[in-house]
Amino acid sequence: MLHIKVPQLEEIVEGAISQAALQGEPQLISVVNEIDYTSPYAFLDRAQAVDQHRLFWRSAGEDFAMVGVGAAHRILSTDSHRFREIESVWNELQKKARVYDPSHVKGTGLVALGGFSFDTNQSDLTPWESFPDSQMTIPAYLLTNKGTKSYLSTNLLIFEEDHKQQIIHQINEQQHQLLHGDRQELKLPNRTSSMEMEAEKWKQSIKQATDDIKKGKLGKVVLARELRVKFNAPVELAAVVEELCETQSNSYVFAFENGGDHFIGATPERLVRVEKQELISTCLAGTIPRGKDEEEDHILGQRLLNDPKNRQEHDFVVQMIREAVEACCYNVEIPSAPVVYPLRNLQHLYTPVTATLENGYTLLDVVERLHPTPALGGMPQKQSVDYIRKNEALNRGWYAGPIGWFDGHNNGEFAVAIRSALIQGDEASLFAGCGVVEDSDPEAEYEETAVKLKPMLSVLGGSL
Ligand SMILES: C=C(O[C@H]1C=CC=C(C(=O)O)[C@@H]1O)C(=O)O
Ligand SMILES: [Mg+2]
Repeated sequence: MLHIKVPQLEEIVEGAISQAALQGEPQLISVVNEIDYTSPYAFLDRAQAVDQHRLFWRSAGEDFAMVGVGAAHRILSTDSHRFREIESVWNELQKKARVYDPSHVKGTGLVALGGFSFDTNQSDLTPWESFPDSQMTIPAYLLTNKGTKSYLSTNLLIFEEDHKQQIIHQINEQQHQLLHGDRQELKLPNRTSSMEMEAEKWKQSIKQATDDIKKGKLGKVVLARELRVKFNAPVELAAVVEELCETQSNSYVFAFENGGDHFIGATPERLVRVEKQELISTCLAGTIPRGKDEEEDHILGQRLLNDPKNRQEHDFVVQMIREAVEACCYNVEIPSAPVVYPLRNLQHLYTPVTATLENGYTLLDVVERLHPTPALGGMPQKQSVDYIRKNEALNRGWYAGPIGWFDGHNNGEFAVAIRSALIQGDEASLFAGCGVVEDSDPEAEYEETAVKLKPMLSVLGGSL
């Protein structure tokens, strides 16, 4: 049951229409209600009948999920200072918005969800035409689940010429569809074919990168490859998202629907989380598969911890994140050595970073400073991004870019969009990259990327 009091909503809408007339500009309103526990997958599925712009986020290591539907407002930027531009539009919107949020739970009310491309400088957009350079959406409807509690935020832009009754009617209809609409049984897709994009050429590019690193051109570079697959029918978003959440518990699960395309994934790599002024970032780089049992798992984990090549990959990340965080935080704490972080198909080297953000800095300031870390770009940052632009065969689009959310109470979190796929109807492109350092072996890096493709492949028709 939705505990919304219709007269209250009527009053809010009526007030906003008068304000819009008085101030000569539309008014953004946000109303939050606690509702009965609602499955995020059911909500995501039912949302298809309401709007073709759906957003999904499930945190790693925390019982927290959000599902956004439609757009009360979209903040876009193609500027080279895109993070700052988005922040300033967000601040303006917030100042003027009227928020009715008795819950004050993080991720409720006015919340922006979305992402940024890896590189603003990509000239060819294919196949990312539906995903702008930077896009943060304030959804029209937002389900926020924290533990066993659910909240529904309704956000809308009210114009002077709007009719109160029409708006109330539309909200009631759409909320009913989202919370109680009919559903069909969800089906995972059946894959009919898969094609590796230029595997041999990719291995040669890894060899070339190790030569360039030995010549001192750069210290590390992350190079990615693509796998294209086809299905016998269009992919059902909610089915894939539910399966990813169930199979990848240590990862952030995300989905962004734009213009009929879906960018979806399960990434273990947090970029940065801020709650109030407390910051957490993550250094995650260096990879080995899982063992077939606990004993082999442990042996492989120890091998990873003691492997100089993987430690070097990892240390570049720690060094860069340390410098970036120290420049805008105090109380910076970073353990001196990594530990093993297990996922379903592989294990990573992991070093957590905690700190307190100096006053005056925001989550997006930190995202701007960190992106891309050497786990996605390389070292030095600029040279490695140039190197990727010149030498990688694919367009990264949102792959390896920052994706996440922020709310009006200085809470928010960004992860990096790896272990991901761009789904376009009955086709998809899957992406996986690896950190190349001096001692990288092309065959081993190829195998590593094959394991990194597994989480997405297994929900998109099963392992190869
Ligand atoms: C770039 C990816 O992984 C990065 C994150 C963790 C470990 C990595 C590695 O060991 O190479 C990569 O730097 C990817 O999965 O596409
Ligand atoms: Mg690696």
